Amino acid sequence: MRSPTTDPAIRLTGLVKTFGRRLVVDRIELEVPSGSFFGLVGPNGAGKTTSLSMAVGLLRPDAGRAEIFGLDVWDDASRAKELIGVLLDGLAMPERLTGRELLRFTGLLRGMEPEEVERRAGELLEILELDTAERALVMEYSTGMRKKIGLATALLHAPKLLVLDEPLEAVDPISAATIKVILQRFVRGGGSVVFSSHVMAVVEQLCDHVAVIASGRVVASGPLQDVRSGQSLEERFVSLVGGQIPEVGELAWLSS
Ligand SMILES: Nc1ncnc2c1ncn2[C@@H]1O[C@H](COP(=O)(O)OP(=O)(O)OP(=O)(O)O)[C@@H](O)[C@H]1O
Repeated sequence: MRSPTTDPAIRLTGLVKTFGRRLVVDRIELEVPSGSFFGLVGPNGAGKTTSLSMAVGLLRPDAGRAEIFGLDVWDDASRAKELIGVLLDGLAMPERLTGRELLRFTGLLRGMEPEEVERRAGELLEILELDTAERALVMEYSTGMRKKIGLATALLHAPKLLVLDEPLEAVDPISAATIKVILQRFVRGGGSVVFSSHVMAVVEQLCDHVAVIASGRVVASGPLQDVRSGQSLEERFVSLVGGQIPEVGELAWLSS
């Protein structure tokens, strides 16, 4: 029996994904240590969501292997999935359920006791300030509310690993502060968190490890201080990834 504390939370080995002729993930190697708060950063379209989708067994890679605490996400799918809570961009939700019904549905699918589902659902809805909206249908939720109910479904079964795509995007500052506290508490309690973000300050504030992905490859990965190597994460990101800042004179037509 494997222990969730000895193997890395995630190990990706030689992962490849193409869409049509487009190589989107190019032999990614990544190790997320158990117990870490891990930030994944990279430009738009770098392959973060695609990599995370393969890491949690939602998207089959063309080549390579994804393991969660040493369990292959395809060969040992049900045991691996018990350990993970997932919030990924673009995942469909049952739109015609209310927030509370969605949590009930998720908990029962996970095989949880109905009373425990109700107890945890009530607590999550309250702490994420969704209690007044719990009777509204998910299709009526705002973008930020969808993030929060998605996070609640990811947390409900008390996983060992949370994999979250931009969990703070579109969330109001008070809810963002609550989510940060929940995630920090989760890591202090022995859990592992991997999240993608475009906000370098948030990654620097929360994470102890970070990986930079560009054009489907990991260009830097490790403890935050090592990756930053004396610079701010933003400076390091720009130097690793490149990019073009408009020069004086370009887009001159925008100024009257
Ligand atoms: N199902 C799909 N079919 C075709 N192309 C796809 C599909 N999913 C993603 N892509 C393409 O793969 C590339 C990587 O997308 P991905 O969503 O993984 O990037 P990302 O790093 O998460 O970007 P962002 O930061 O903008 O969310 C993009 O060019 C995207 O258009």
